[in-house]
Amino acid sequence: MGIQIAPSILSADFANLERDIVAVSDADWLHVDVMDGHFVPNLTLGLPVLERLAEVSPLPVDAHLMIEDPDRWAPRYAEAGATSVTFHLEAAADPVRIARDLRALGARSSVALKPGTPVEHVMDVLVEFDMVLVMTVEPGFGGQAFMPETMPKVRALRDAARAAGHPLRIEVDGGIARDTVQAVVQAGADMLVAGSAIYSADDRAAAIAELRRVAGQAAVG
Ligand SMILES: O=C(CO)[C@H](O)[C@H](O)COP(=O)(O)O
Repeated sequence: MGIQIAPSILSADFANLERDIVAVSDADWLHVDVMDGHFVPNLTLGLPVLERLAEVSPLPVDAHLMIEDPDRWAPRYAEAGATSVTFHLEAAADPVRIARDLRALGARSSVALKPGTPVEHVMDVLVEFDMVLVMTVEPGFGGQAFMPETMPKVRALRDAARAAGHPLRIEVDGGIARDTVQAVVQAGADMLVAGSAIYSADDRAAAIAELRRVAGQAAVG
């Protein structure tokens, strides 16, 4: 499994979302941050917007749900067109049930952990998930500083997935840029979400290519 890049549209121009989605079509996934103003202190978009974004996006959509009650809402995002649905463990009543519901709908199941949430909570049920997102900032806002203290969680997940022979994707999100890619890739991450590092660049395709280049070097180095 190669390293994949997922631009986060949190840093895009919300008045020009289609334009800014097409501008990152060299990437692998489109990362869509859904925030409800309760689970996190910020509010972005919901089901009707995600449905249209999935229709116009040339890339598959990973919906990152920073919302309460994912037991109820996560399957709805799969039905709305998200190829992958990432919900937060901290908000879920029955994470395994959610994962099974998502897979039954043909979506990829993915669970996210805030920086302070121990990875042990998902170790026994790792095979239920196609991906684990290790948040490398507190969820809620783009442009925050990367938290290197989250890297042991990435390493532990990669070791556990290898030991189980499970082709788990490990995603990192928050402060991912040219200067942090090496640390996350060497720890075992293979899905890199980047918002400001891509959208603050004049040439988004070049920014994506540069992240790929640095990630590729870190993977072999
Ligand atoms: O989930 C998120 C915030 O909760 C964003 O995806 C993340 O912060 C990306 O922004 P940046 O790359 O600018 O740090």
